[in-house]
Amino acid sequence: MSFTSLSPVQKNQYEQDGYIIIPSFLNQDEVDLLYGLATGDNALRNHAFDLNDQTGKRTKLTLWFTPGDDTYGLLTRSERMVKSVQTLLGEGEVCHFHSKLMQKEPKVGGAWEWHQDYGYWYKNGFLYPDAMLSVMIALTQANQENGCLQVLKGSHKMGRFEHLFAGEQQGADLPFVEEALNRLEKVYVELNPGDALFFHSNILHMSEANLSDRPRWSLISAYNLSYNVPFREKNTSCITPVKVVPDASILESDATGLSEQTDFLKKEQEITLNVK
Ligand SMILES: O=C(O)CCC(=O)C(=O)O
Ligand SMILES: [Fe+2]
Repeated sequence: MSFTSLSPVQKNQYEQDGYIIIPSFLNQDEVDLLYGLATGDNALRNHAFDLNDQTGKRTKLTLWFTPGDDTYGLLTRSERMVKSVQTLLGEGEVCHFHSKLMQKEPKVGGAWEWHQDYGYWYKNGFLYPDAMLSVMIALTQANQENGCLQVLKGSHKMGRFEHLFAGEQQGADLPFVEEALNRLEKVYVELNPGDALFFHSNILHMSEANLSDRPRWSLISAYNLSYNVPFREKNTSCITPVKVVPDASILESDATGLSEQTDFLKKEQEITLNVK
């Protein structure tokens, strides 16, 4: 049975644990279409950049803000996606902050230190962490061998930790992370292609390098409610309500790549690399 909507039990689970996994959020045809574009689309390839972890291993990613009429844009604007985000964030207008195609290559794909996404977004000048979440969709199998995401269950209730540079990333203040690790359960988020993980902006998460010989690719889309107006972020996608499209439009788009006019992020524009 394909996914339709989140239940009140699932919403409650998100509030308790800070995350929820939805198996088969996308069907196989949708995954095939998206993964084909991820590896074949010129715009996605041309606008990719590398971020180094502390050991110099690199993760390739492509980040864009405004969702268009391409296949990825339609996915991030789909009724299934926006309704799920609405259920979890509650009242307000759902806006798409940005999406990132995470390309964690075999042997070279770098690690991500323990962090909260709001550790970054605070620096963009957002004031309401409860109005923000991320959705990770697996495009390939993600498991312990190829560096799947790890989350610290319930850590969103601890509030925002201080974040400091770790390589070109932001890492949460280590003594606090260690204390949190002693108190909470660490969960390896193993996903099949098409599974989705919805997670709160303050949940602590990390991933290890991909030392396997299989890629670990995923899409991470961040959403925000329009009242949460940031005072540093200049791109307005995060305060522009999403124009919702029917779920069927993803397959109907028949592998449409991103437009070269898309507002892709250039690495030198990344606020967390510039703001102290
Ligand atoms: O893809 C991963 O392993 C983690 C990425 C992440 O947490 C992020 O980009 O904020
Ligand atoms: Fe993150």
